Amino acid sequence: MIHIRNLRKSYGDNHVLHGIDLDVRPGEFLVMLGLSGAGKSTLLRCINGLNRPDGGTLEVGGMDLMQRHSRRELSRQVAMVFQHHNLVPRLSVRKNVLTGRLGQVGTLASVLQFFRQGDLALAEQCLERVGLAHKAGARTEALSGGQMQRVGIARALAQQPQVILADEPVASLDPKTARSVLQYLREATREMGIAVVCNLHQVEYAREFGDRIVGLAQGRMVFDGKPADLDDTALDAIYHHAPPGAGLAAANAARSTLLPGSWLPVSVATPVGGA
Ligand SMILES: Nc1ncnc2c1ncn2[C@@H]1O[C@H](COP(=O)(O)OP(=O)(O)OP(=O)(O)O)[C@@H](O)[C@H]1O
Repeated sequence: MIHIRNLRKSYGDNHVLHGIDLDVRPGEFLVMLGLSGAGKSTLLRCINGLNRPDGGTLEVGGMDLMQRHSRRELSRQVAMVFQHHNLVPRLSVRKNVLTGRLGQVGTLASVLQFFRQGDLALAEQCLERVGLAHKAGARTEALSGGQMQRVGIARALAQQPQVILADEPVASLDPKTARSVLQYLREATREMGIAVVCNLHQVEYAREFGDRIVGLAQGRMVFDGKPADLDDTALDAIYHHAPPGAGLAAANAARSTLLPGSWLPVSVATPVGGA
């Protein structure tokens, strides 16, 4: 589904990704962990075609992303779930989900926002999958944060993509709501055979929901394994290196993601590069 070899990306002199190798299978829920600045979002932006890698190979659903493609072509392969869901508040829930179909309908239909019966039925099904079919006609701004995030998931499902990329999708939700959102995302994608790459800052959610966990540190993959293998050594490898200048903020962010009473990396607890 996703095949990445020796992927490299720099912003000017800032070498962010240093040769990433990664394969993700259909239906696999992969959680990516790493300190702030490790390169997680940059990798997602390469996979969804927003960032152009400097080198390596990158293939999604048979499409070579080292070549240029239109947004429409890409939207058939890859959907995004954002931290702040990016919905249109004044539109109904149904219309927000239908925007996920805009890449699949013709240009004129897209401009006029004309949807076929099949698109409407698909939108209802996607809302059912996230437990929100009863809210289809509601104005989106009347929903809670967790419900809005579930609408964001339904919109991504409506794209019928091969891959869903989720960039910190539960960062602004309370723990109970966050778990419910991750549960919906995992179940729906597993049943539909969609590969998910989900960036998280919470180690406990990674353990609970990930089929597999990948750890990035300073643009390198330092861990790739099952949640049960994410031991102190692995966490040390992922969270040992605070990026230059990140200082205490990064150290505390890393510490706050750990389970109470579990591993605490000494080097992360120490200010790095000045706070
Ligand atoms: N558009 C950009 N232009 C220049 N530098 C960028 C850009 N986007 C990211 N960077 C830099 O790339 C590095 C990695 O950033 P990235 O956002 O990928 O990290 P991250 O692991 O996703 O962090 P976070 O967990 O805080 O979202 C950082 O040094 C960042 O400043």
